[in-house]
Amino acid sequence: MITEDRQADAGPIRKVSSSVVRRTTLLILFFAGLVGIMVAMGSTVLVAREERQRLQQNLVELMQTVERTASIAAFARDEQLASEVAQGLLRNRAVARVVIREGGRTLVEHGHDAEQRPNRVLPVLTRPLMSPFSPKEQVGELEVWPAIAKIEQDAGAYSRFIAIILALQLVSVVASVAWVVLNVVTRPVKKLSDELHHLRIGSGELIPLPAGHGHDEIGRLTGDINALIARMEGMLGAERELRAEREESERKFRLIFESAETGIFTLDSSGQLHDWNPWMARRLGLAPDGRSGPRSLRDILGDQASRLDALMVRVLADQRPAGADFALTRRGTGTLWLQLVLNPLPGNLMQGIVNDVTEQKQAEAHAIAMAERDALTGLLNRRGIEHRLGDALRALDGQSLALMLLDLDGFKQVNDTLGHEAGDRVLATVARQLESVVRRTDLVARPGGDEFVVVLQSLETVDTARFIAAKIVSTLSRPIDLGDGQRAQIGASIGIAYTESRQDSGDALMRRADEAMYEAKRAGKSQYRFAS
Ligand SMILES: Nc1nc2c(ncn2[C@@H]2O[C@H](COP(=O)(O)OP(=O)(O)OP(=O)(O)O)[C@@H](O)[C@H]2O)c(=O)[nH]1
Repeated sequence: MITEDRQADAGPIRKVSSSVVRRTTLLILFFAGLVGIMVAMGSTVLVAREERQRLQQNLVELMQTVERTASIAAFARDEQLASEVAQGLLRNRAVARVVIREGGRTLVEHGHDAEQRPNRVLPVLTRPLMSPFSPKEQVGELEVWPAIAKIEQDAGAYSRFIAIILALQLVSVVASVAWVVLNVVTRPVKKLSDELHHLRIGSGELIPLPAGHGHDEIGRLTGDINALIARMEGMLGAERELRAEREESERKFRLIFESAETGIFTLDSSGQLHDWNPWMARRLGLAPDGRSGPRSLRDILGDQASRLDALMVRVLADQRPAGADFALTRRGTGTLWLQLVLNPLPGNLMQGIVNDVTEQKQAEAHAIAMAERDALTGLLNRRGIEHRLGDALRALDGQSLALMLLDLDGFKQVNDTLGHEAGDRVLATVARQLESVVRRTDLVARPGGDEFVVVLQSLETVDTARFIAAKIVSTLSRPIDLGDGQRAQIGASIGIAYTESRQDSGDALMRRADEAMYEAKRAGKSQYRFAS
């Protein structure tokens, strides 16, 4: 991938690199050429002017050498001598015309017509001719016309020569500078750039130090780049390790999430599930992929949704975990008890854990039920009957209730003659007989010893209580077959407390029934009495 990217980029980068070399060369040549042309032009003008001045100075010096002879010729009005002086001057190619005057008259005038008239740059040179005997007396004038074309030609040739020398010098300097810049700076930088471009990060490669640049800026740049690469590789390695660790820990958490025997989910403040694990999907009938089916935990909890709302509000307000138990009634599988714990997350979300606590709840219910049952007969015990009697009284609604307190007659004798075990069997038989006489909705209990309690609920008239009591007395007065030829003869004395008021307390009813039961005992046993 990295290699492909590099290849894709290689073209433009190579172009840029080569253009750096080319551009450097072209720029050096351009500026050097510009400076060269300016220097050449300037030097041409300067050299030409210098050359002109030099030739002019030569003429002045030449005139000085013939001045004395010309003075004598002017003083003596010697045309022959003046002519020789003029001819002598004209031998110099820089002289175009010579005029020697004596007083106001031209003594001699030699020369050729100048191609160019003297001008301000190259004017006609004149020199006064003084008397050989009286230096203060002027006797004539020497006039020399410069050969302008010749002087200009010489000056031009010389300045061109100088310009060519300068140009050659400049070309060699420019070539040297270009060579130095290319080989000392541009090429090593381009090489560095190419190496960097082709470097495979993560392979442990470093950029080789360009030869001869161990101690200069390019060497330092290479070292710094290598240090950067090493640091980057270190960071990449650390990042790779971190990613591997994160992937491993994610894998572990995913495994826990997938296989946990606990529901794990994420919930928002409106009760919508965002994600859930397979356990949740199985227990709550959610789609495993999370894309279809119900997604609202409120809908799943049905009429307990308001309790979920309260729990969510508490968790989000306190920003602390909190939990509650919820009972789901399911068709066919009974009640499913779920213990839900919500933890606050950022963004008004909550992370939830849910456990199936149905077995615990059933065990608790069983333990509570057992605490209210008599172990020998399976009937309600004292605690059980007190509890249920209270419920039955509170549920009274225009109907009546009869509480019968039974005490067996002659039971001690059974124990004494047939043994305690036989006595237990008699108690269990009495329990079944009592249950068979009353309705399923009525209550039968054994508060202790040979005492039993029967609560008849939803009675239409007191006659029903009277009828049942008579039936119990009659049933329990029949001998009980204990097997092995053994028979137990007992009876039952019953006290009945009858009420239509839900204001009556269970204790009061028990006391009244107890008194009535003792009355029955006193009256001869095996009979019932209504409490007054
Ligand atoms: N086998 C057995 N005997 C019990 C149990 N609880 C109490 N008893 C006995 O039941 C007897 C009850 O005494 P009583 O009510 O005086 O005996 P009773 O012969 O029925 O006397 P009356 O009520 O006057 O007819 C005692 O002997 C207790 O020891 C029990 O769980 N099992």
